[in-house]
Amino acid sequence: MLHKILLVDDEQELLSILKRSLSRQGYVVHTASSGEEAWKALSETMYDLIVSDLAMEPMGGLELLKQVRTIDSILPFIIMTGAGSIETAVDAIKLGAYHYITKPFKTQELALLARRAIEHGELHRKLESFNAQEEDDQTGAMVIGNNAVIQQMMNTVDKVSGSDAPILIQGETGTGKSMFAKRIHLASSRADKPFFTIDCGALTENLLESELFGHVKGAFTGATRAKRGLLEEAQGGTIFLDEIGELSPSTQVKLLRAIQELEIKPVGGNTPINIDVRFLSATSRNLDEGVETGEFRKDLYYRLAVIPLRLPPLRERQDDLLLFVDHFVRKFNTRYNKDVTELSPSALQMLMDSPWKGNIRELENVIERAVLLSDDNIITLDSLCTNARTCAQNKYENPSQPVELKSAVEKAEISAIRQALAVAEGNRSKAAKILGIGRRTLYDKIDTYNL
Ligand SMILES: Nc1ncnc2c1ncn2[C@@H]1O[C@H](COP(=O)(O)OP(=O)(O)OP(=O)(O)O)[C@@H](O)[C@H]1O
Repeated sequence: MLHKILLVDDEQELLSILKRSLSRQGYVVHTASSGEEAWKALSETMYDLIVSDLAMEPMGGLELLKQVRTIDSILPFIIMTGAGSIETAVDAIKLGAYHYITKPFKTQELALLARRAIEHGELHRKLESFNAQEEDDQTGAMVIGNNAVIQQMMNTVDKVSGSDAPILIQGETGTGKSMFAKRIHLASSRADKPFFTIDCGALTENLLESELFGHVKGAFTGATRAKRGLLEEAQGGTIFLDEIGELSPSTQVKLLRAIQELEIKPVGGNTPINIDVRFLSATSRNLDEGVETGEFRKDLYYRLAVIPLRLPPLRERQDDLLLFVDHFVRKFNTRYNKDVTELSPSALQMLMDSPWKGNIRELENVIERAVLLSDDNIITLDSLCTNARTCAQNKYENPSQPVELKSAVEKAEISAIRQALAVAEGNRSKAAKILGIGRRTLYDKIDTYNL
């Protein structure tokens, strides 16, 4: 099968050169000279790869990537960037780009990257059906962790599992809000009924309302058939409203009515429909601020946040970091048929020191890449740093730099204890055995280091 590549750049000359070179490699290459043109092409053809320039007007590469991700979470995307825009390229990776390539580059470089990206995409697609199954298992295999805040949140969730109390989950992007929402649903009495997610930030106001409330035939141009809304489809189950902070004022009013009266009216219709759903919602924005500035209705906020939860960023749950690393290594070992069993000390240190601005999602991506790239079943600093993230490699590779002995020892002890606890799945007696110290000593150290 011939693979199809969509090349997007506003520099015609570069487009022709790249088209020629990639066509010679046996690809079917289409070109677009703007983000808009690319978006249109995507509605007509299924591509195996998009290679797009970053800086284009009015729709740039990042914008295009975001749009693409609303319709396809796998389609590999390579960003071409000028030397000055590395930061934005890093953002692109966080948004799900496969890689970036800095201009000027050799056409062979792009060809190599394109081949890898397409293989990567194909592998992901093959695993799609397996993933759909795994998605359910994933929540089962969710890392709960030992972190005190998380433990407390789990207690709260269990306490209200029998009620339909709406829960609002706040937290930075990638902290696991969607996963947590699914976990809440599975722990509730509605577990065997549908669970639907709707991303309030990804749809226009009209589309979102039609998705939520449904529409009658002829409600708007293109509404050739009546359609049931998700709130009706989810009867008996749970609806998860992701990025709730993005709701427009008018949709806020309609949603408030739906929650208060448990009744909806499809767009363009007059007949109310009774609904029986539990509302879970999440936001990565500071919703309190939105309420203060009047952007978000206070009454809706209180309706949604009967139980407010805040998922801590990964940097505030360092005690769970190794559990996540272990979990993702296993996950990607299975997915890619690898057998990674070790982390080099410098890789471990780097993982511990990283700020993880993209939280668990970023860590998952980093580990996925590292597992894929690992040789000899060990994750080295190298395999972590091939990622486009800023990786101050020297810091870890240069052990001769003077360090304060006491803090170095403490750091080493802390990471050894964390690793042992992770391996022992939180069982302290087992961890003490692994470390070769007494249980009492381990307890004392856990206390001293506040682990
Ligand atoms: N507790 C967890 N255990 C295992 N994996 C997790 C956990 N939390 C999150 N993940 C993984 O991290 C990734 C991001 O999680 P999720 O989509 O739930 O975050 P989010 O906070 O909803 O992100 P966003 O704000 O961008 O919507 C997912 O791929 C998920 O599999």
